[in-house]
Parts: sequence; structure tokens; C-alpha cells
Amino acid sequence: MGRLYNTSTPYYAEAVSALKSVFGLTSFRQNQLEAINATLDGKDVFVLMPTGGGKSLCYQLPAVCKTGRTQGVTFVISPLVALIADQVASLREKHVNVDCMSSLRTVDDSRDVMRRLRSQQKPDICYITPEKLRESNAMQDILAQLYEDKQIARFVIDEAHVIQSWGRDFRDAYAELHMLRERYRDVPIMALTATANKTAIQDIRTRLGLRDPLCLMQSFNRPNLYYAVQPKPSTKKKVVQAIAGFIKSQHATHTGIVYGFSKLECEELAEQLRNDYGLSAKHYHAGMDSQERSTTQEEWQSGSCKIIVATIAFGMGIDKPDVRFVIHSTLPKSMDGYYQETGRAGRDGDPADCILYYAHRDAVSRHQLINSDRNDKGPARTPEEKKRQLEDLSAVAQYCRNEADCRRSLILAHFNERFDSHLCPKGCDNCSRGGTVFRQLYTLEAQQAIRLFGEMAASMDRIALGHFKDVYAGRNRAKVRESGHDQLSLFGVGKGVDGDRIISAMLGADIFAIAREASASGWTNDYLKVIKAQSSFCW
Ligand SMILES: Nc1ncnc2c1ncn2[C@@H]1O[C@H](COP(=O)(O)OP(=O)(O)OP(=O)(O)O)[C@@H](O)[C@H]1O
Repeated sequence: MGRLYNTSTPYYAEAVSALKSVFGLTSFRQNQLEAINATLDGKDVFVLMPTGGGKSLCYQLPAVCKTGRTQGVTFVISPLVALIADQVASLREKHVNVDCMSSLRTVDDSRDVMRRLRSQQKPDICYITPEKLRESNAMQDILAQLYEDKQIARFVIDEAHVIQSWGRDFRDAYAELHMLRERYRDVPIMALTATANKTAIQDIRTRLGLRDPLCLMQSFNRPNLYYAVQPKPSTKKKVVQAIAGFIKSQHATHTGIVYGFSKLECEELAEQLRNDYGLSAKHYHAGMDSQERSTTQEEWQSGSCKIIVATIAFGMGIDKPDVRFVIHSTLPKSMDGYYQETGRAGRDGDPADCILYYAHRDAVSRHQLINSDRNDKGPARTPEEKKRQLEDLSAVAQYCRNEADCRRSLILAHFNERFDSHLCPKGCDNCSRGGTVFRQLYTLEAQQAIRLFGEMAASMDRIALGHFKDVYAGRNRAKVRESGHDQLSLFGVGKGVDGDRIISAMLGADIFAIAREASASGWTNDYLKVIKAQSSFCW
């Protein structure tokens, strides 16, 4: 559907008029008009737009139009009550007739909304959480009646990626949304998300039963974001020092987000940034009560607190335009997650920094955690979940270890988008370094490391990582002498090369693996294992 064709639809005049009079905007952004025209024409639509791209307008605007093929209420299924509250407040300021059903509403409020849905003064938009939709029988009755009266204009599934069972934001009530198509066959559906690769898109389409949808996708490139990966210092104290140093030197007066892994880590990090470095930082995680969380978020949103140190519980629906930096103190769970989290920076289009601190030890602990049966989200992981989480981890670790390729190209490749790295001059650490990247084959060194491992394994059951590195590098340590490994024919075979990097890259390529074991005294030891041999090896 071309742009010209879009302006000649029967819906265009009303859409432009509403854009100006209701939303106070002057022009459509990429794909907005296409989405609006298609849904007003009764078609299913799938919208994939980067965070901050303007997805909300794609369904809010048609909801106030009267010329569409389908009439009545636009139901918006949205996963977060806080997000719903923000959207409702902002629409009410624009005098849009909007209601919502969520756990934040009192029983009386909900009754009121349902009464209005049954009356002649129906809202144009009704936001609802998937849980409320599933659990309320009264709501089901209302929907059935509205459907019979042809008074449902469309269903909108916001943050549609939540429907994927393996997704990190998965909610089981989302999985049941397939019933919308089954029960209300003629009602058009619009699904929107900012995070989906090809498989995920197909999955969302199938799960929602979309019928020949108009798929609107656009580049995921965020040209104003600078991406960099920094080596993570070896102690907690030095990590805080590095983060504080970066903020103080580059963003002393700016707003930002620091993502940490655990609730405790976030609390400690925020406290140290505050007490030791005088920065205006507060923590945020799912373990806080909802009042405390919304107060912290409000303080950050209003600018009275500059830095939020958070787990990934902080994010979905954040619409603060002037976030100038997003720091990851440890590696994110997946490339999808990384894109989403960094996407909260620079929504106003001005430059912003995305810095990730990477240490191989973090990847090892995460690997260990996924393989263990502990799961922070409740029931133990299924084998399929484990596999997918390990794949996600491996993709992120590979991204972090890559010191040669354009980071923007790597990120966009994850969304199956080709990006010419020449268009990223100094837009990431790897492109900023300039010069020519030499790729060198290290097949021989890797093969020798595997052979050395074999020689050592003949006289030792479990080979500690540190010990292996010493023997590979030919270090004359007491432990090496005691084990007799200084007498092996391959002792010191990695002397002339950067052994740490070769071994770490072999770990990343799943040639080696680490088994972490706790000793009786509570210390943990990392032991090396060989997983597979590789025919060629380079970085
Ligand atoms: N056509 C437009 N012209 C100017 N500003 C717009 C337009 N459409 C949307 N915006 C603005 O862009 C910002 C982001 O829009 P919106 O919140 O809909 O993004 P989003 O795609 O839903 O992002 P997220 O995935 O993070 O929720 C808002 O401040 C909105 O007012």
C-alpha cells in the first residue's frame, strides 16, 4: 500500500482531522497512517515499531474515528496497570472518552465501567489487562452482547510479544488471547510490539489467529544511540568506581538507568553511588511494594532522582524522553532484552550512551543458573526453556566478546535487518576504534590447547581453569611442578599468544565449558571440560 493510496482512502480526511484536533500533531510518522487506514478498513494489522516509534497513535486515533467499517468500542489489551493508568490519564487530557478495567480499579469503579459499556454512552476506548479479560464473567457477557450488537470496533493487543511462551515477559493470560478470534470472528485485531524477530512474528501471528494481516515493520536502527561494551572490573568496588566515573565524567547532570542483575545488587549499587560518589541514585525492583515502586518511578520521571538502578522489572511502558545513558552492570538476558532496555535511552532523538560491562565470569554464572533448577520466576525451567535461555545467553555473550564488528549491525542482525556499518561512523566502540580489523586464525593454538587438556587429563581427574591456564602459558608455579605438568610435551605451548583470550573464546564457542563446584568450605572452583572439537577457529 503506497503513501499516495493511503491519502486517498475514505478514512484519510477524518484521520488527519483527528490527528490535529484530538492529538495536537501535525503529521504521521512512518507506518502510522498505513496502520490506521488498514484497521479502519476492517483488516488485521501487525505493527512492529521500535520503542518510542509511536505505536499508541496507531490504535488511539482510529478509536476516535467514526468512518471505519467497524463501529463501537476499541478494546486495548495491555499488560501493565501502570502503563494503562498513564495512557488513560493522557487520553483524558485530550478529552477522549476512555475507560479501563484493571486490578487498580475498585469494585465500584469496575461496575461503573461495565454499566457504561452496556449503555448508549459507551467509551471509544476501553483498556483492560488480559487477566481481567479472562477472569471476569461479567466482562465476557458484555463482550458477547457488544459483539452481537456489532459494537466492538477492534481488539488491540499491545506489547504482543508477551504472548510468546518462552518470552521473558510471558504471562499465561496473554496465551489465552487466541479466544478473541475464536469467539469474535469478525472483529479486526491489531497486534503491536517493539520486539520480535522473524520466528517471534510468525508465532504471534499464529497464536492470535491473525487473518492475512497487513504487516508493518520498519528499521530498528536507533541512530542517536552509542553502543559500547567495556571489560568489567574484577571486584564489586571497582565496578561501582567505573560506573560512577563514567556518569560523573560524561553525564554529571543527566538522567539515566543502570540495569543490575539481582535485587540485592541493585540496592547495593544505588547505595554506593549515593553514599560514596554523591550521585542521585535510587534502586527499583519487583521486591519493593507497589507504592514504593511508583514513588521511585515518579521521582525519576520528574527529575528529582537522576539515576535509577533497576532490575529488568523497570522498563515496559517507560516514556521518559531525555534518558541520556543506559548502563548494564552485567550482561543482559537476551539480545531482545538488550535492545528493549537500551531503547529507553534517547527517545527525544538526542545522543545517548548505552554501555555494557562484560566479564566472562558473569556468563559462566548465568550459564550455571539456567542449568540449575532454580528459577526466579517460579516453577523450574522446562528443557525447552533452558535451551532457549542458553541460546539467548550465548548470543549476548558473543555480542559482548566481539571487538571487531559494528555493534549496530550486530544488534540489527538479530532482528534480521541488514545494516551497512559505514553508516555507523563512531556510533559504537568498535566503529570508533577505526583502523583495519585483522582476523587471525587460531585453529592451531586451539587444537594444541585441546591436546594439552588431553595430556593433563591422563593424570588428573578434574582440571581447574587457573591451573590449565598456567600450564598452557608455561608458568613455573609450585602447583604446576607438583602435578608434574611442567614435564608434559605441550607444557607452555601457548606461551607466545594471549592464552586468556584464546581460552575465553573457546569457552564462548562451546569448545570448552566450565563446571563450577562448591567445596566443603563453601568456596567455588571452576573446572574445565572439553565439549567439542572445532575444525577452524578465529576471531
Ligand atoms: N505522529 C507523531 N508526531 C509527533 N510525535 C508523535 C507522533 N506519534 C507519536 N508521537 C510521540 O512519540 C512518543 C512515543 O510514542 P508512543 O508512546 O506511542 O511510543 P511506543 O511506540 O508506544 O513506545 P513503547 O514501545 O516504548 O511503548 C510519544 O511522546 C508520542 O506523543
